[in-house]
Amino acid sequence: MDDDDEEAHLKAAFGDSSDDEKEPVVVGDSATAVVWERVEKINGLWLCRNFLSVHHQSHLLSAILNEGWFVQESINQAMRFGDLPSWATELSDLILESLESVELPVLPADLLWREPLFDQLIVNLYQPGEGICAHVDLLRFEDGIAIVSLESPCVMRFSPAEKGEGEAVDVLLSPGSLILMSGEARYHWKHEINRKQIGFQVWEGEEIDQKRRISITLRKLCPA
Ligand SMILES: O=C(O)CCC(=O)C(=O)O
Ligand SMILES: [Fe+2]
Repeated sequence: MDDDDEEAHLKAAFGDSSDDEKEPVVVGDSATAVVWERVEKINGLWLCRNFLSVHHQSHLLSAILNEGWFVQESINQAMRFGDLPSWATELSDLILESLESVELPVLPADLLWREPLFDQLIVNLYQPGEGICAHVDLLRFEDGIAIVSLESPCVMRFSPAEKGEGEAVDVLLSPGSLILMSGEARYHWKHEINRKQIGFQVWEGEEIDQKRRISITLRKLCPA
């Protein structure tokens, strides 16, 4: 865990007491606590900035690169259905464990009880300047989608799926973070990453220094 994470925990644990449900909440014991935050303005969108320790991030990164999916430069996406690689199953188990240990509605209970929680994996590799167009994930996937970020941070922009329904909301996806989308966030908001357009990857007034980014998306296919 890095210093920023440590600070976030301390703030969450010892900061002003408040009944406001948007306050970060510490989960588990202080050595391993992860902090879940509800993203304001978007129902069903939750962010855990410190989901993976630095050590776990590098372990995952090596496991992904060892798969050999990205040896050719032209390939920047890998998809797996059904039996997932062991590192992805472990990641899914870790997500479930975290959600079961937190008294927050990060995912609706009926999604938590499904078996398995996820059975589809996409790993996306983005070089600097590459991103993903605004979209709602295909309806052949169930509700409840997880995205873990590795390497370079990026800004993911959420905008209402129906035009004129409200303003866009930017979320910083830092390395080691996890977002979970369900309900409105999954069905009524589009998400996109635009790393080409100048001014899009700006966070707290500063342009993000773009490097390679790898993301892991976990979903569950709808029954046939
Ligand atoms: O790479 C990401 O962070 C997002 C990926 C995504 O939205 C998708 O594959 O549907
Ligand atoms: Fe998506």
